[in-house]
Amino acid sequence: MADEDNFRPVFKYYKSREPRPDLSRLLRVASGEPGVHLLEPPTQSLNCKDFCALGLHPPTQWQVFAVHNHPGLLVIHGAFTPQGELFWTAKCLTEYPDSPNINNITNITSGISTHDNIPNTQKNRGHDAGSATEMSNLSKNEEDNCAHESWWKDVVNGGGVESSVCRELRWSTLGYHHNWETKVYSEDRRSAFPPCLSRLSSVIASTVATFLRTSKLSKLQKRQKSTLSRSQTTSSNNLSTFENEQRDEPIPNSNDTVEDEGSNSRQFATRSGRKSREVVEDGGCTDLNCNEDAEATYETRMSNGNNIMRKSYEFNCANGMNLTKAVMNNLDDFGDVDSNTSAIGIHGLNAEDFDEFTAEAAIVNYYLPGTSLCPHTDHSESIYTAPLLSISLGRPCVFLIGGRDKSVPPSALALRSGDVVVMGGAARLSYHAVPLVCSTDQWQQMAGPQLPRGPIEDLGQLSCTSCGAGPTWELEKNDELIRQYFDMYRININVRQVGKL
Ligand SMILES: O=C(O)CCC(=O)C(=O)O
Ligand SMILES: [Fe+2]
Repeated sequence: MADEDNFRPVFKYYKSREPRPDLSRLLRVASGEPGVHLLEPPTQSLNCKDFCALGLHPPTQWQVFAVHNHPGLLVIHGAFTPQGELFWTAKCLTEYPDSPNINNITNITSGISTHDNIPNTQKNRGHDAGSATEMSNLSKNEEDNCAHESWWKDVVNGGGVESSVCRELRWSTLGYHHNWETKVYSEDRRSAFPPCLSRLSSVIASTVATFLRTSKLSKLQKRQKSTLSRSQTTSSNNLSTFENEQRDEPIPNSNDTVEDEGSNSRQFATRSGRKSREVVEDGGCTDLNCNEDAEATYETRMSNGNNIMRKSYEFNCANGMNLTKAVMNNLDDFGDVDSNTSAIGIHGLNAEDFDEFTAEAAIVNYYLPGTSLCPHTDHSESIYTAPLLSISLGRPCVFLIGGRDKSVPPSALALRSGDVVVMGGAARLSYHAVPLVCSTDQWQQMAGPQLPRGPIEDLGQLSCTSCGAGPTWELEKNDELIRQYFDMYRININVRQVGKL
């Protein structure tokens, strides 16, 4: 049933303190794990310097995973160097909470005219605030209306990472400032987006584009190979090579074809040896999990006697999102298929949308262990073809992602520091949530052999050994405090392209 909430019970399960959730069965985003598919890395060499200066490994070391049953969802692992993770943590602590950005404590927004219209309800957005004491601290601070010149300085001078000032910070908005109440962006609530984070976002997005192109290329090569071997054994006929490749598949009967034109009847695209896909004339893909060969999702092949007709559909892929342009312009970007023929999740991801990605708004989320972020979708932006980029730093967490409505039971992923979640294509508008930020013992429980690395012990070499570039950030006295924050809390940098308002 579409109105049944199958998301919240899972959210509650992972959020529960008593009994504690079993974390051993989380979906681990690691090579060889079930439920994820590692994309082929690009072969072309990219300029190492661009990456190292941002605290990133060169893309040959990135692992980009598609997640089964979530077309359009990618998780990048291994993009950040350990020092890069600390570099961006430092940015989130020492720069991003402060003016002209808006945070939940001060709401002081020099340069933004409408800073007084942020009601109390926005203080914690979907974050579970924890104790009532914490809530009243927030209100008190708002009444004080005192401009923090630097939130981090207050932390350094005011008792460190366990202090109440440190624990109060829950979010900060950069660029376009999301209005939690109205859920709209507006030009008069906008400040400059940090150039360094903008650059990081563009580099991540355009690197994903190269992975998508590599995936597409390898799919084409596989297709060409199989076409070649088939055409060597098939007698010639007047179908095109592509049709030739598909000739041996069952074709719906001719009556369906005729009735289909201009009607609302349902058509079935059936591919031999694969599950059938129901395609609806008005563009609705009815399979919420969308876990099969994507070609069958947007085309039906119909016979009207001697000829085969191909009909393309614009469809709302998994979970109802309208992907029309991305889908129709990029048919070949669709699913590489693993050995079980379940489509991996690059459906509807368009390399150009990643190349053109422009960071215009970001929410930096600061999580204490045991806090959570409620199920939601991010839909305030004007364009949905641009992906959401979501960078995890510090403590690991459980990340839930479902479908376009809450009837879809979510998958539960273990996210680690440095992981980047990319929500594009059909996953762009999927419900998601963070029910649990892990404590150290929970981390042990979910880590297992495939998820190494807890706290960063060894920063190693600050600059890259081949190009010499490294973060401009240098270890300073209070860096120990940054590292403590990193070990104790979780930060999420959630970057969006807003588009034309
Ligand atoms: O913390 C996360 O991983 C997700 C944050 C998020 O979904 C949001 O800020 O909208
Ligand atoms: Fe979100």
